[in-house]
Amino acid sequence: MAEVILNSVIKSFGTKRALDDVSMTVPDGSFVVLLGPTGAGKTTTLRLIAGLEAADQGEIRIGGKLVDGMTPAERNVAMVFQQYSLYPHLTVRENLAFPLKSPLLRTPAAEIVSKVNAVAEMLRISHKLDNKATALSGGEMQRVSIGRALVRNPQIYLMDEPLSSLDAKLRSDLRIELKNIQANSGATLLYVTHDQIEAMTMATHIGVLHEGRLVQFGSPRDVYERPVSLHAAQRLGQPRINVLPASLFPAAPRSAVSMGLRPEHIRQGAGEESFVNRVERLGDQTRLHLLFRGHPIVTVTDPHTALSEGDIVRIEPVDPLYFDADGMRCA
Ligand SMILES: Nc1ncnc2c1ncn2[C@@H]1O[C@H](COP(=O)(O)OP(=O)(O)OP(=O)(O)O)[C@@H](O)[C@H]1O
Repeated sequence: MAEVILNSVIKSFGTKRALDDVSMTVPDGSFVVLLGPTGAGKTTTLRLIAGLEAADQGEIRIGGKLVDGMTPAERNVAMVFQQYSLYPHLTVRENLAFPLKSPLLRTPAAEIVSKVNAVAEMLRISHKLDNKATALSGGEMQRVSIGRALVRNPQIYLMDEPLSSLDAKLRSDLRIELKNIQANSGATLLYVTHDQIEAMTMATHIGVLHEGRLVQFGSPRDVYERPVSLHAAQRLGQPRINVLPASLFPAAPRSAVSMGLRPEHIRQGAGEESFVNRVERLGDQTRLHLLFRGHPIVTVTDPHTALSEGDIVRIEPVDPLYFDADGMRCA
């Protein structure tokens, strides 16, 4: 497995700068999740590392080696796309075995059989091994795509929203499987998602991209608790962080223009009066949708709360985050 280093990487498409001076070290054996809104440059980052695009400027190193000019095969990376990419005329077994049959690898036949079986079992597609790829559901095809990356032993795995087409149950199972695979094999994994539960549960590090720039790189906890900007703060947390004028509650620092209050940073029962707009019972938690001086606020409360729509509840902020006029955190 290997470390990946991007050093001042720039990539434009026509006049559009997709990556703007990105430097990042993906440590050996880490699980790095890239977060960012659509168009932030996440997929471009993966494609540059894979060798499917060339950088305009800057360096990319995999395992210490400069990879400029190397083909995707020479880089020995396995990429899983959001959209499954299988050979339709081959069976599931043949699709899974395909990467191992590369003349470069010279994998013994018995090893191919055992690897294919092990991966099929893990992804729960053993019963479909003899089906043609076209005779599978979307979720099954995506599992085969993931399987094709897992049978190999690449230097790094690059995955672009690999679970987004799966149903919720399978997604949560595979989240755990992928995390286990990474933890047990010591694989280096770079993973793009819009799903913050995936980001929080799987990542050892999160990279936040915004308009082609890497604005923060740190542990999930770091990014959640100490976001560098309002933008980074909004990438994590469900319900989302409440963004309010800084002056709404007392004690804001001078430079602060807005305050960010995560749902758990609102203490109930003390402070200012707020109106309960809606009580949303989700089973394991109950969300309160409040209206405070004309501003909507979402917080979480006791699942069995007696509060109901139209009630008044007192709230006060605990450890709010403050941001300046440029959206950078100032306290
Ligand atoms: N082949 C291309 N030709 C032209 N523009 C491109 C190409 N690939 C990417 N771009 C542009 O580069 C920018 C970054 O795109 P990229 O796909 O990396 O974003 P992303 O963060 O992965 O977004 P999404 O979450 O929608 O996948 C976007 O403005 C996109 O339109």
